[in-house]
Amino acid sequence: MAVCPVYTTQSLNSTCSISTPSKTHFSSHHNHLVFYRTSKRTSKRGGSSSCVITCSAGDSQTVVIGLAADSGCGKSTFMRRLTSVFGGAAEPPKGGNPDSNTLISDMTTVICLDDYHSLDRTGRKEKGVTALDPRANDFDLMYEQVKALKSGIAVDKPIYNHVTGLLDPPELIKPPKILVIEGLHPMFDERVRDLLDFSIYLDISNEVKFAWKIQRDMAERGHSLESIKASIEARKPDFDAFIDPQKQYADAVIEVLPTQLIPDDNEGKVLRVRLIMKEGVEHFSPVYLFDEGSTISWIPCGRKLTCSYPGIKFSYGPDTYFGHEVSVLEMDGQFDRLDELIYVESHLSNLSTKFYGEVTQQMLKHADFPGSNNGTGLFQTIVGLKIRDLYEQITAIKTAAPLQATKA
Ligand SMILES: Nc1ncnc2c1ncn2[C@@H]1O[C@H](COP(=O)(O)OP(=O)(O)OP(=O)(O)O)[C@@H](O)[C@H]1O
Ligand SMILES: O=C(CO)[C@H](O)[C@H](O)COP(=O)(O)O
Repeated sequence: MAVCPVYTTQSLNSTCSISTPSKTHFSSHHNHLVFYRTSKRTSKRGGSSSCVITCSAGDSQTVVIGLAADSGCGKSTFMRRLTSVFGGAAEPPKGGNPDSNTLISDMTTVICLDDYHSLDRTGRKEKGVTALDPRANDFDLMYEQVKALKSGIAVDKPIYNHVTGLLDPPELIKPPKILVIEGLHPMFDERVRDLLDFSIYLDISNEVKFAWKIQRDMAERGHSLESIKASIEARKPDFDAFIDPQKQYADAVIEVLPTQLIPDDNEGKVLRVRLIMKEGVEHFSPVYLFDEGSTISWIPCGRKLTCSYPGIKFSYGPDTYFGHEVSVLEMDGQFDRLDELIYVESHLSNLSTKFYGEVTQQMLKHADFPGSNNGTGLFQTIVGLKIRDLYEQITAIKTAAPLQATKA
């Protein structure tokens, strides 16, 4: 067994123990732990001893949320809706690396898992692997750092610089109330998966992904149609092998498909969106339409909801998904007038809103975000409210536990 470097842990507001060898080791550094990789690139910084550490920081209450999706599938948009539910805007760490991928608000810290790429752009090219390939990512470090943050311990997280394609010096991440880990692989590694209090997968069908990519990469980034097609094709085998299978583990999946309201639609503008919610998840009770557990089909268009062609259709009912019992809420079509969304909201139950009309208010507040007129925006907002509710339930339990212990 490697000899573990014994650094003082007195300055830490936590209890740490060191055990068997692994790929990382640590030192206490002011009031946070520094995890060093033992790869050639960084071993000079801290020797090559390797240890597993177990720490607890007493009363920490970091709730960890995982959001998985392929690149360009709406993760950033979802994150903006989620942080807005908690109030306050999310911003990159002040005074830090301008190319940081991290977003911090009062309640939430969103870290991008691209920061755990172990191979930079040149390294991937040399080895002939994509960023989706697990061999291009450091899951040991991801696990150690998410675990530390969940235990209330700050970490020095690496930064993958999307501008240069290089790995930049690390940035300090302090444990937030809610930590969101978003990216390609939040549910890939079993150890990381087990740290998640709630997980979401954005499942964008190939047709829709293509339409969104064209819109962004052609219009905003000047890429050619051919290069966009080639990039999607090149990623597909690894996407199918390593990213897509994660949806079986998700507590909620937002599936985005072409509409069924327009026969043979190939424009990809009108969307059919399904919110697949796992039953039996702690602190999460699925939303329902009219009557929980029934199978419902509802066309709300008429006197109370303005709809132009091709209209709007909602469906709701129980189903199974990868062998799990789920409830599925579906919306096909798009809203003409967002202020009329209140009519739909009033027919949905278990929304975890704090007041009547909160979903509509959130949607109106971000009417300019992509997907605000369809099920993507609606369901992202609903999932955001459910995460707030989950966070409140978890923290209420943790706060109550020491009180009960004192009483006993
Ligand atoms: N709900 C939506 N409806 C329509 N278009 C959308 C929607 N969500 C995202 N898009 C389109 O996809 C693009 C990418 O969205 P976003 O930046 O949120 O994705 P991302 O997963 O964070 O991407 P990346 O990982 O590449 O940074 C947006 O510019 C927009 O054109
Ligand atoms: O899938 C991705 C992130 O979601 C990127 O392709 C990956 O991070 C590599 O980034 P870059 O293209 O900037 O080198």
